[in-house]
Amino acid sequence: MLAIEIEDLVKEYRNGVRALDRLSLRVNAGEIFALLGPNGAGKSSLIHILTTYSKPSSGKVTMLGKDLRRAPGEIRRQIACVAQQVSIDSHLSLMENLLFQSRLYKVDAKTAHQRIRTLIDSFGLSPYLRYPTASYSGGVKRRLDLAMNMVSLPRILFLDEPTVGMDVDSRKAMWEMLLRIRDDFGTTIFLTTHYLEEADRLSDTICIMKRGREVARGTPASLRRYTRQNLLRLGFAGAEQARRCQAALEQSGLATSASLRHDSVLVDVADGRTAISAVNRWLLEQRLDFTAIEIVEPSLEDVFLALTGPARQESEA
Ligand SMILES: Nc1ncnc2c1ncn2[C@@H]1O[C@H](COP(=O)(O)OP(=O)(O)OP(=O)(O)O)[C@@H](O)[C@H]1O
Repeated sequence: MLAIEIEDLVKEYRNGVRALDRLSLRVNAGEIFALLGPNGAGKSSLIHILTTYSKPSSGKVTMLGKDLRRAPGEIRRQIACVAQQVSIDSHLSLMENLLFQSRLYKVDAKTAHQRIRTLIDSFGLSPYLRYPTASYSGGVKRRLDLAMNMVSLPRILFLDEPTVGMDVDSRKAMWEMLLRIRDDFGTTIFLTTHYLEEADRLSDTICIMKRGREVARGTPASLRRYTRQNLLRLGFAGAEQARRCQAALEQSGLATSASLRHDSVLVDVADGRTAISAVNRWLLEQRLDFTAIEIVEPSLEDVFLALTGPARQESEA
């Protein structure tokens, strides 16, 4: 089942900037969907439309089976949006903040108390119950803010840069919370991020955007396969064997270049998949005693740069 379906979406601002350029996307129910893109790609413009904060210039958005233009109110009641700015009232306690939120969303008192208990337990917030919210660290405030957004049990949760500026521990705690929200509550999570590691660790689907358009979409693993794999690593028992291999490889014409890394040689080839068997054969012929031969998998960062970086922009121009 689809949680969000976007067809030919255009957002053109009054100044003539086309932030979304006939974008089409599908987000499955119950998945974590991460939107990646360089500054100005159109991520915030898209989130603003999906959270009913702004209207598209044209195109169609269906959320939870409803047309966004026709039923914005109904959709709004079933979604929540965690902004970068936390919405905690520091004059109220942790419990009061959660109860206040439940009244705002008209959750009946009995259900609210049960739900709040579950959220406090799930998100490890009970140690903080006894302390004033004003004393909380930035990370704990963000966790409480996220719990507050879950009080209404939204079917889709939007997060704009959920861990920006957080330290490593708080970021990991936030990731665990998001995974738990997906797994325990079945909520669809739609987030934007600049952190590739975050998208890699968390998402079921990643969409890379540039200039208002999708440039690639898929699972983190499938995106890694997107760039051609053209680097081989040859492992040796010691640095001396590796050095001998590097020198011989450079003479062989098999590789564009070969560089030494301790007891390994990194070999630049035209296409890793076809070169691996040729290099393997050559190593055996040369009687070079290697311990490993593998295609080096590109990181998500390599893929992101390959798809959105300056070299790509020049070639597009
Ligand atoms: N209210 C606005 N009026 C005019 N232009 C806008 C407005 N909001 C955004 N833009 C422009 O639309 C384009 C997309 O901006 P948007 O903020 O959606 O991108 P983004 O991917 O969220 O970028 P960032 O990562 O920097 O937040 C940019 O060129 C931006 O300058």
